[in-house]
Amino acid sequence: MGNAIRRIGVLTSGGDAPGMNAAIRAAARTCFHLGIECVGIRRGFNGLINGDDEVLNYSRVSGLTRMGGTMLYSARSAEFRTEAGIEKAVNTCKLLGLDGIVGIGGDGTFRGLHDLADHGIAVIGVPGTIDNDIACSSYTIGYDTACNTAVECIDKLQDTMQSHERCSVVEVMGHRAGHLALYVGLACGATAVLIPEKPVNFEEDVIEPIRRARLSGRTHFMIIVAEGVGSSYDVANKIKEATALDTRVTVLGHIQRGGAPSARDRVTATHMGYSAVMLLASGKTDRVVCMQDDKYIDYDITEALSMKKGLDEDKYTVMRTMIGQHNKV
Ligand SMILES: Nc1ncnc2c1ncn2[C@@H]1O[C@H](COP(=O)(O)OP(=O)(O)O)[C@@H](O)[C@H]1O
Ligand SMILES: O=P(O)(O)OC[C@H]1O[C@](O)(COP(=O)(O)O)[C@@H](O)[C@@H]1O
Ligand SMILES: [Mg+2]
Repeated sequence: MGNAIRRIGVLTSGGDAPGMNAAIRAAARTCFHLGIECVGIRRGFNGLINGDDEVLNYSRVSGLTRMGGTMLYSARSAEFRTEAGIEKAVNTCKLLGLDGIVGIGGDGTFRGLHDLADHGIAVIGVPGTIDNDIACSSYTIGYDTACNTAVECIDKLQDTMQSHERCSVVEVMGHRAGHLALYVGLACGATAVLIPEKPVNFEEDVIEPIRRARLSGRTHFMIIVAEGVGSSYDVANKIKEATALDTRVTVLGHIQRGGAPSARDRVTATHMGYSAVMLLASGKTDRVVCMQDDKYIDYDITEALSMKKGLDEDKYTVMRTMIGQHNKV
């Protein structure tokens, strides 16, 4: 093991996620363990295009486990998606003598890594996104921390909504997926949760739950809207029209991406960073590290990207039961 691999590049790409730093540290420390040099590539794929790199030594990655954000910076690189951009990136890999790249990010990052693999660069992806929308992996780095952050914010909102007897409409991130919204909705005992995976019947799914809560004595309400559903302001206006409740919209936004990672994210990121380097060292390429049934495995990137992640239907059923809704099939 490890004969062919002398130097590995590590980058973070797409939306940042708490725990990315722990994954960088773990990849670097695993490299040191194997006698491999570790190079940080800054600013995602732009760093490969522009030769934006720094050698990661033992002390440079020290203390990173508990840090939010990514010390390598992240970016969404349009240039990398052009043939000229990828050629520049491949040339940088050759210039720096990189025998492999560990890319920490989401589905877009994995597509980019696969393009590099097509150009002969060994690559391994590590799922890091607060959206938890990577089909091959039951868990992505950052999700737990983002859920906890959202719940903490919503608990605070509940206090003021209670005092003023208002209806709060809170928009959470998740891109096109509702995993984050559903989990957060369950955790904070929402009155209703709207997610893109399920069609919304406004009267049945929002207004009736509010009425039932009101009839049981409640005078403030919490509606969670996944960003993929559409405008939370439209949702709030429709609630106001139908109920005359005083509504307030809060878009949680990028606060969900910040903060010190939870223990779960630190440990998952550490294990995934370790696995990624071990895979490269054993000669594997074009694969993504995944978690399934609490085990770390790996998938071919193309196969991984062709998989579709369904909603956790059990959680959806529990949520509907909690708000007194008949369960949809
Ligand atoms: N289809 C694609 N082919 C090649 N590279 C891609 C593709 N999609 C995204 N990328 C690269 O990966 C970067 C990150 O992807 P993005 O979708 O923004 O975030 P994430 O990886 O978190 O899903 C993009 O900025 C781009 O450089
Ligand atoms: O940071 P930006 O460019 O505003 O993007 C926001 C998007 O990034 C996310 O926060 C994370 O998505 P990715 O991890 O796939 O990049 C989404 O939830 C959100 O839709
Ligand atoms: Mg994505």
